[in-house]
Amino acid sequence: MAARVVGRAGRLALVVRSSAVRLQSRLHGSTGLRSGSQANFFPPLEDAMLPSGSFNNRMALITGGGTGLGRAMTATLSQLGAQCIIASRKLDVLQRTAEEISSQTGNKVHAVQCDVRDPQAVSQCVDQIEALTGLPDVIINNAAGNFVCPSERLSPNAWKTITDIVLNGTAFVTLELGKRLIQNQKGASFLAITTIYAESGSGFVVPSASAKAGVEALYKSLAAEWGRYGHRFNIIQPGPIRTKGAFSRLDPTGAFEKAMIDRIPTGRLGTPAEIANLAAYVSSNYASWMSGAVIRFDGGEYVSLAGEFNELRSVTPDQWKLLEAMIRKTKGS
Ligand SMILES: CCCCC/C=C\C=C\C(=O)SCCNC(=O)CCNC(=O)[C@H](O)C(C)(C)COP(=O)(O)OP(=O)(O)OC[C@H]1O[C@@H](n2cnc3c(N)ncnc32)[C@H](O)[C@@H]1OP(=O)(O)O
Ligand SMILES: NC(=O)C1=CN([C@@H]2O[C@H](COP(=O)(O)OP(=O)(O)OC[C@H]3O[C@@H](n4cnc5c(N)ncnc54)[C@H](OP(=O)(O)O)[C@@H]3O)[C@@H](O)[C@H]2O)C=CC1
Repeated sequence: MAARVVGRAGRLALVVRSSAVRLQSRLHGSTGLRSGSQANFFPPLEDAMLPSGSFNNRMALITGGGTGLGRAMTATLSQLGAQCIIASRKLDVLQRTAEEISSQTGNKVHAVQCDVRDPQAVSQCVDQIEALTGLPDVIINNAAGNFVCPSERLSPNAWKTITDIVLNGTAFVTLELGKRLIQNQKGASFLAITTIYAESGSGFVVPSASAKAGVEALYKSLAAEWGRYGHRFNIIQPGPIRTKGAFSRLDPTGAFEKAMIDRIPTGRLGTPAEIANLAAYVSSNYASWMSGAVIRFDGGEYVSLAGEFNELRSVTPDQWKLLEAMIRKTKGS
């Protein structure tokens, strides 16, 4: 953008471009950086943020809680006193996570197998949950599937697989639990984990973008409709946070990571513990007035991608003097 703005003055454009490259390498040391130097201003605080015992006597269901961000949310809720149930397809992974977390926190974590694409499996999973802990007070719809793929290469089954996990899976879990909670006159907090491109759309992850947008519509709609039953519905849109599940399918070579960090104003990726603290707050009684909220949690990536002139960040003060002089010299249109 800097070079385009001064495109009319070819010589100046060259100066701007080469100074920008020098500035980048001064800031980052090399082109192979893992985080921007400004990341020092934004260190991740990873201890549980809420007072200990905030989730005592509360039951929390976390779908996809065996790995990645779901695992981190489970660990934080369990540390804060919740009895957790984690549900997904791979029972061995769930059981390992459940044992590890409960041995650290002293609070029981239950593992329940469930493919959220199958409404019957979801209903049986909720039967199991009712038998184990009773209906949950906190529901976190976190399970997802995704991969990067040009849309012209997608088969109908590829489309169906992602939209079934993300949109239908979230709807099946939410509706099954919602109906039973309503019948039992029990309130609950529902949280859905979407993504920043649910809002903007994104090429190369079109089934995921479409399904996550649907999840946001579902949660905003139910926030309006089911408040009368004591239910809150909120959404967190994470930016990039390194997990094996996401990065192996969205950045398999690792080549994309530097570009992501470069455009994130806080100069680093998020961490699982940071989003776990936010999810715990949103799901807690400290947030009992929060419903229908869409919380973007991305280090500033979304606005950085959106702003027409944001690449002018690389223009130096000396270059600004030249640019300003050119602009001031202009008379009329
Ligand atoms: C670095 C970026 C950071 C920012 C991230 C932002 C947003 C992130 C959002 C996320 O959701 S990350 C979470 C990612 N985690 C997962 O995806 C975990 C679960 N995933 C899976 O289990 C699998 O990857 C899958 C494919 C989603 C589901 O597995 P399964 O049910 O076993 O499906 P199949 O293997 O049978 O495949 C179904 C269908 O899809 C086609 N397909 C699979 N992979 C690809 C691919 N890479 N490209 C194109 N098509 C693919 C497959 O061929 C099948 O279609 P057919 O027509 O052949 O039957
Ligand atoms: N990490 C990131 O940068 C970002 C992640 N997100 C979102 O965060 C959430 C967690 O992702 P992340 O932790 O990174 O990735 P993971 O791959 O670790 O988590 C996805 C989880 O979903 C479960 N899952 C997948 N398919 C099904 C299914 N059919 N039924 C039940 N469970 C299923 C998986 O378990 P199993 O295989 O056992 O079924 C897995 O535990 C997702 O909603 C994702 O879209 C959003 C933006 C950025």
